Amino acid sequence: MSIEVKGLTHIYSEGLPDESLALEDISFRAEDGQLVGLIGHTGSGKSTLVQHLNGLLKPKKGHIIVGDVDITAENVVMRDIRRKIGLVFQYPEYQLFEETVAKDVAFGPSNLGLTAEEVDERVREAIELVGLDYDKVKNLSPFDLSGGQKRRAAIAGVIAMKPEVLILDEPTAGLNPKAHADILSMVEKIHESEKNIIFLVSHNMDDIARMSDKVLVMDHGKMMMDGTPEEVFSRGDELKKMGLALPASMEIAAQLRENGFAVGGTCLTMEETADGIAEVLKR
Ligand SMILES: Nc1ncnc2c1ncn2[C@@H]1O[C@H](COP(=O)(O)OP(=O)(O)OP(=O)(O)O)[C@@H](O)[C@H]1O
Repeated sequence: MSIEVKGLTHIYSEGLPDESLALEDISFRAEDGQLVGLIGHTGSGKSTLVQHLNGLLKPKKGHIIVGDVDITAENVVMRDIRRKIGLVFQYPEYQLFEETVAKDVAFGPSNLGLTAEEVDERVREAIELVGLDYDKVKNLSPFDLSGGQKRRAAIAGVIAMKPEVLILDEPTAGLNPKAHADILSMVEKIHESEKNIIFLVSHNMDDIARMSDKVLVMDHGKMMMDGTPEEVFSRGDELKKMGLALPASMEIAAQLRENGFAVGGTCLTMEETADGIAEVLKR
């Protein structure tokens, strides 16, 4: 399955004094199995875009084609779309509300017309996929979990729907470095196991450079860049003008070049970065 966005435009509070053009003529395509990194300064339109992708917002203009269905068409059944496209909001743990973790994760799949056994199976699988111990957490209140665990439980509720497209809007926001790294390895595990399209919205350029097959860059509601991490991050001056940082590995590469080292590529691997630093220290 692929997603194609064509000429998407969104206006908040249209006709009111605080009217704002949040998306302007956005077009891009994401292919089956791609992990798509979405970056942009605060207020650039990332959250508005991902809310269109699962039909929560309706565009003023433009189309979103998911597989062979135009989800912006009048007659489309939004419930079917939301089954295919899972959106994990920022700070999803605030939406946990059932008395046990298992009941919370079961909430979505229970509405899919599955048998009770199928729902239980999905709940177990999803809880394990996000790295929680099913037997330990299933009967706990979500409020007895740690911050990182709560977030995993909330993500499990979306994974349990088995979406073909999974959108994660800043899944590591507010987490400590260990929980941040754990959530990202969980995302990689989900991608490997489910082979779905994943949209990862993040302010962390190192994570985006390392994990994405494709990177989309937004600025003031427009799509400014669409390419591989190497293509996007080689346009460092333009990114800096948009207020975006470069991945640390690239900054190190630039400094190595300035110091006369022949460092190839734009996104260095950890090994290349370490070799370069070792070379500088030897001088
Ligand atoms: N519900 C809303 N009503 C009116 N304007 C809104 C609403 N939500 C967002 N906006 C405006 O739309 C623009 C895009 O906001 P959006 O939240 O999509 O950006 P973002 O890139 O996700 O930002 P952040 O990185 O801070 O989450 C901003 O100018 C914002 O103020």
